[in-house]
Amino acid sequence: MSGRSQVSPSLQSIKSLPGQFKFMDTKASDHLAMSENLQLGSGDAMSPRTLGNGTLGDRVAEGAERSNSNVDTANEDSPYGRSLISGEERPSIGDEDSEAVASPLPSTSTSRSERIWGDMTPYASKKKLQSWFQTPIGDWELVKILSTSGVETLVSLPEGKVFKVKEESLLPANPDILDGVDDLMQLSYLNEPSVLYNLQYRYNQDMIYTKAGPVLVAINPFKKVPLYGNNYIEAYKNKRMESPHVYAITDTAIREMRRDEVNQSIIISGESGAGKTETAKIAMQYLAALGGGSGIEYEILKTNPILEAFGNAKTLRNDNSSRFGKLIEIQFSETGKISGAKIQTCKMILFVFSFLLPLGFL
Ligand SMILES: Nc1ncnc2c1ncn2[C@@H]1O[C@H](COP(=O)(O)OP(=O)(O)OP(=O)(O)O)[C@@H](O)[C@H]1O
Repeated sequence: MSGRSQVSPSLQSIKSLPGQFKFMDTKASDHLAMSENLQLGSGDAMSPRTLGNGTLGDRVAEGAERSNSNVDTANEDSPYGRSLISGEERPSIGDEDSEAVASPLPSTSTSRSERIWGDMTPYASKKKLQSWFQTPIGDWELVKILSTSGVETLVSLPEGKVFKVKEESLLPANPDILDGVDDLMQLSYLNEPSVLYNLQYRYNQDMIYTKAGPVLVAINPFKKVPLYGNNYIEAYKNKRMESPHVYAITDTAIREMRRDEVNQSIIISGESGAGKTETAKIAMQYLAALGGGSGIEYEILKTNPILEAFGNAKTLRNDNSSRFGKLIEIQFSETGKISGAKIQTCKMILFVFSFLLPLGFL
């Protein structure tokens, strides 16, 4: 894997998008759209780091701040519920003299989660490891620890800016060797910026799927990615490929159904525009390739445009938004082939696949 410098480590904190937020046209804003969807860093993901955010970051931060009070109260104990420090509360780092050491930053409110994570920071400071620092506008920056004295730590940005921060406002970063690991469980430090960085690092190489233990995290690429089709289906079927993929999840479900003779379910969830419908179709394609033969699989696939014609609508977030959830039950015969399906729609925005065994299997 290449060095960390290739990827901008300026990351946007996780917050839900403002309700009125609209995805732009997918052609011109592929990268932006991706950032919007997972609230990763603003601007071109490969561009040099910037502390002054682009318009997207401002819009996201603005929207996030509007709903900040609720989120922060609700997530007081969640490591992801840390309140952003407003520009007024802290001097902007960009305004500081790069030569002189800036005056100490005011202390951030120390929530329980910060104290928990803070336990790891003294070790990172002592060893002068690279760490993540959250800027006043909520972006995460990778900083190098120069020295530490008690609660205050002197850190530098790659472009040379040096400033003092409270030790508790730093989070440990993972060593470069862990850049782009395909399972988040492999990260030594599983904090917010480390997860976002890893997902962004992989996204930049069109690796939109990452595992988080048994869960598959998918980032909507909003563009064609070369990850689908017969060659990939064959590769996953024959276990020649093992990188995280919807095909791999579907393959495991179908194999375990046959091996253990137990019904299986795949739950696909995410916010509007996250890519649930597309992911469900990709899973169905794999199922059709693996359990096909009777011809019913094509009938099942053909239900998608019909259901979408009746149940989809253009919304602020998604031009083709499903206004219903789906429960797709696919029945298999004793020979392991698809023998039928039942599709139920409901108001819940969630997709559930159930692979049902024939009665003879139970
Ligand atoms: N794997 C993918 N590859 C390329 N583009 C994708 C992929 N997944 C999603 N998209 C793009 O994102 C758009 C929105 O995806 P999708 O309709 O699946 O979202 P959703 O989560 O089902 O949204 P809603 O809940 O509003 O129905 C798609 O129209 C497509 O342009």
